[in-house]
Amino acid sequence: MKEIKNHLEVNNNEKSNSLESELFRPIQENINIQDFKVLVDSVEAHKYKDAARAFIRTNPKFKENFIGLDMSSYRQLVLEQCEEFAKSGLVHFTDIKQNIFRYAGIVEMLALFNNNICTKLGVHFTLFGGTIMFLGTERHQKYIEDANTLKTVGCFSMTEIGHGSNVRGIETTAHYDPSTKEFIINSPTPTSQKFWIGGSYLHATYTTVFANLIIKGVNHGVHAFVVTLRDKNGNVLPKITIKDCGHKLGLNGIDNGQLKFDHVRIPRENLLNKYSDVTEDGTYKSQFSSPIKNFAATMAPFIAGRMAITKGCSGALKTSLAIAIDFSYVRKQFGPTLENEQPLITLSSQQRRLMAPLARTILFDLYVQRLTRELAQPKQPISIHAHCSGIKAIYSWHCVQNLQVCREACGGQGYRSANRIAEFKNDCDIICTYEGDNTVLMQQLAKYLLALPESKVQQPTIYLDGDDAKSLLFNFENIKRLFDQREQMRLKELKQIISNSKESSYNAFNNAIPWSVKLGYAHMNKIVFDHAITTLKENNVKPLAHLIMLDSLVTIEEDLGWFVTNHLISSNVAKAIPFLIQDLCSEVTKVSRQILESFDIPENCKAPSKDLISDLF
Ligand SMILES: Cc1cc2nc3c(=O)[nH]c(=O)nc-3n(C[C@H](O)[C@H](O)[C@H](O)COP(=O)(O)OP(=O)(O)OC[C@H]3O[C@@H](n4cnc5c(N)ncnc54)[C@H](O)[C@@H]3O)c2cc1C
Repeated sequence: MKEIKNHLEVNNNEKSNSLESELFRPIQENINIQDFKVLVDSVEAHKYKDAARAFIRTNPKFKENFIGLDMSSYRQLVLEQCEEFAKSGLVHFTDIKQNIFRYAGIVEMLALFNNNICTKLGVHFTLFGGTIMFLGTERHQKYIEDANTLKTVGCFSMTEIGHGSNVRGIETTAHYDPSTKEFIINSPTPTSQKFWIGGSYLHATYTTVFANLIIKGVNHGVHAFVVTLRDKNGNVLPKITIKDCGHKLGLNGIDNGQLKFDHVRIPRENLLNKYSDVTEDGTYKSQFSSPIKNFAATMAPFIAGRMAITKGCSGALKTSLAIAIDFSYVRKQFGPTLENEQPLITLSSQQRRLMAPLARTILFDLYVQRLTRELAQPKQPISIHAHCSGIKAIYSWHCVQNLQVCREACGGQGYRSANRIAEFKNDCDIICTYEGDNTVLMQQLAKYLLALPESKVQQPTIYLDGDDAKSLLFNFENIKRLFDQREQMRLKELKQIISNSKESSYNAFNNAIPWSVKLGYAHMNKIVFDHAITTLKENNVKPLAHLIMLDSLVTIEEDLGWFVTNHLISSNVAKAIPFLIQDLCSEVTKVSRQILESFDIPENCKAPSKDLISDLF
C-alpha cells in the first residue's frame, strides 16, 4: 500500500504548460458550458440540433406519454411523431446525401427522447432513402417528394428468415421477363421471406427489396428493386403477404413485418440501376466485372447508416447518464451519522461507475463527428467503411453496457418505466445486432487492417516503469505509444495465428475471430484517442483533457492483464492505475452537472423528476 501511495505522490508538482499540465492541478470548476456544448454538438450540426431541441420541447406529440402503451397505440404515436417531425422541415429526405450533418444531428436529438422515433425515421431516410439516392438514378427521383414529408413511408427489405448477416445468401429472386419488360419478385422458400422489416407491417407504401437478379437462368447476384407494398388507401397489394413480427424486447413502437412475395410483377425501371441495368430485351449491363464487385458497391451506401446508428446510442446514453447523475446528486443514503446522510454522488463507486461512461460517450461523439466530416467529403477515405463498422460496434456495446450501469446507479427507481432508463435499455439492445451484427462488423474492420500494407517504420517499444506512475501515465505521448503498440502487436498476433494455421483460409480466419475482435478494439481505441488529442490541440475546452485521460486509463485498465503480461506496463505502474482513475472520476464529478447542462437535454426527454420519486406522491 505504501508503495502505491509513493507512485501517486512522487513528482506531483505542477507540470510545465503542456496539454497534461492541468491534470496535475484541481479541475477548473467553472467550465464554459456554451463552448463545451458546441464541442459536443459539433460546429457543423449545433444549429440543427438546437432547432430539433426546440421542436422536441414544444411539439404536443412529444409531450404524450408512451410508457405502457399497448403495441398498436405505441406504433400509431410513433408514426404521428415521425410525421410531425418530417412536416417541420427540420430534416430532408435528401439529407443523407446532401447534408449529413443535419441528418446525423437530428437523429441524435430524437434519440435523446426515444429510440423508436429515430429508428423509424432512420429506416425511412437512411435505409429506404439511402438505397433510392445512392443506388437509384434519375428515374427514381419520383419517390422523393412524398417521402420528404412522410406522406409515403419507405422501408428496407434485406434480411430474410434464413439469412441475416450473410446477405449474399438471401434467396428472394427477381426474374426478368422480356415479354412484359417486368421483374418478377418471388419468395421461393419459407426461409426466403423477408423478416424484421421495420415499418412494413402497417405503414410503408414502398420498400426496397434485395433479391437475386436472374435473366434466362443466369444469376447476376443481389440487386435492389423498388416494390410498391400498398395502394393509396393503404391496402396491401395482391400477391404480397405481410405479417406482424410480434412483440419484441424493445422498439415496440415500430411495426416490423414479415413479407412474402408471390410472383409480384414490377416494371423494369424499378431496378435501382446506378451500377447495373437490364435492357428491355434482357441484356444485363454492369459497371463491374463480377457479381461480387457489384454486391460490394450495392452494400457501400449503408456505411452512413452505421454512423447514424451511433447517434441512437449517443442520445440514449446522454439522457440516461443525465438521469442517473442528477439522481445521484439528489438521492441520499448513508453518511457519517444518521442525521447527516450524504448524496449518492459522494460515493466513490457512484463516481467511478458514472464518470467513466460519461467521458467515453463524449470521446465517441467527437470521433463520430470526424467520421461525419469524412462522409460529407465528395471523395471519402478508403478507411471509411471499416471505421463506420468499428465505431458502430464499439459504441453500441458501450451503450448497452452502460445503460445497465445507469439503471443500477438509480437503484430500484431505475427499474421503473416512468423513469425512462428501462425503455432506453430495451430499445437500444438491438443496436448491437441490426445494421450489421457487431461481431461481424469487427471482422470487417480486422480484414481491412490485415490488408493494409505493412508499415516500414518500426515504432520504438515502450515500457512504462518507474517510481512516478502518475507522471508516466498522465502523459498523452506515453498513452499514444501504448495504444499504437498494442494495435501493432494485436495485428501481428492475428497475422501469425492465421498464417500458422494448416486449415483452409476460411477456417484459418474463422478460428481467429476472437482475436479479430480484440484487434478491432485496439484499433478503434487508438483512433478515438488520436482524434480526441487532435481536438484538444485545436480547442482545449475544459474539461476535455481530464475526460481524455480518464477514458484512456479506463481503456488500459480494461486490458490491463494484457499490457502487463506483454511488458508494456510494469506491475508497479499498473497498480497505480485504479487510483488515478478514481482521482480523475472525483475531479470530473465536480463539473459533471455543467457537462450535463451542455447536453441541453429537453426536460420532456428525462424522468418526471430528478429524485425519480416525486411523481409517486
Ligand atoms: C428490431 C429489428 C429491426 C430490424 N430491422 C430491419 C430492417 O428494417 N430491414 C432489414 O433488412 N433487416 C432488419 N433487421 C434485421 C437485422 O439487420 C438482422 O437481425 C442482423 O443483420 C443479424 O442477422 P440475424 O438476425 O439473421 O443474425 P445471424 O446473422 O443469424 O447471427 C446470429 C449470431 O451469430 C453470430 N454470427 C453470424 N455470423 C457470424 C460470423 N461470420 N462471425 C461471427 N459470428 C457470427 C452473430 O454475432 C450473432 O450473434 C432488424 C432486426 C431487428 C431485430
